[in-house]
Amino acid sequence: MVPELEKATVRIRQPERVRGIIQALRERGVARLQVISDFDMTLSRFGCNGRRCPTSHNILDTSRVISEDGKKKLKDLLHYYYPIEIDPNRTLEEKRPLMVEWWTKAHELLVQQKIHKSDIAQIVRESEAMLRDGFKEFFDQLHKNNVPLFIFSAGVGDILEEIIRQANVFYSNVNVVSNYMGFSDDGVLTHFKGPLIHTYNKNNTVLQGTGYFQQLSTRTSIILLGDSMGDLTMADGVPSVENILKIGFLNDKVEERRRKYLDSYDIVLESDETLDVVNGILRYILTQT
Ligand SMILES: Nc1ccn([C@@H]2O[C@H](COP(=O)(O)O)[C@@H](O)[C@H]2O)c(=O)n1
Ligand SMILES: [Mg+2]
Repeated sequence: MVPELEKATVRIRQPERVRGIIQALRERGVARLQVISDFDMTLSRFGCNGRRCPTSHNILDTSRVISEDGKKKLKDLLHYYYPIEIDPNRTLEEKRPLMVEWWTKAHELLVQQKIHKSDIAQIVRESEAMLRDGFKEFFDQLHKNNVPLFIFSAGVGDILEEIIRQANVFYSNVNVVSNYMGFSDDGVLTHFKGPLIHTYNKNNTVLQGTGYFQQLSTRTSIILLGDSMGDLTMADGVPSVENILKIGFLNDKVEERRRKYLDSYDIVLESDETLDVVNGILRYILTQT
């Protein structure tokens, strides 16, 4: 059905169930399909030449527009809060207030740096930002078939949009909801626009008033892509889901987190820096029967 599912990186707890969902997505047809995806470490790579690839926040945090003192403080925050974010032994209830703390402190530090809107394109060009291998086929397939792609990110919207733009795949079917920067009239960062989106509130509560999913009410077949347990709720605002396939990238602390990911995602991709499996499934679904 999908040869890419035989890759060594693929783990599936209930193969028969997964086959059934993929078949149903194909039978319902392209007109019913929408894709909902996280950005950092899902559409972007986790590993870059043996090191961690930057997230949209990291791109800004480590850029030349941030003072040495600012860089150190932002790095300290990352080292303190990231282990909490991915800790499989803490509940989401425990993590939520700590994530609000992290995002709030990081955004405050960034605002102190007087970043210019006009610097963003160059900051991204100079960064090590990398989309996953196969990204072009992924974006192209969705665009050619008029399948809406909703990118729901707790990263920095201005940065991730620029990454997609510079990769020449920011097509008309792509919509982004994320944390966007607010600038003064002379283009200096003054605040982040609300509501604050962090790893564990990616659900309908932060989409109020966007009307995004309501206008797509006929798109009842969903492919959801994420890398965190927080990404599992991204489709909660879709009015009537008929079939949903959840694909999770397990990038870090693989052994410790495998059980939870296998219990929550239909397909788990372990240390896989490509979109091969997603592209294979899309190719199969989008093939006219
Ligand atoms: N100051 C911060 C806050 C968060 N992160 C990372 O960003 C990722 C969230 O973005 P998604 O597109 O994945 O929703 C998440 O992986 C956090 O670890 C950061 O790097 N710096
Ligand atoms: Mg992510």
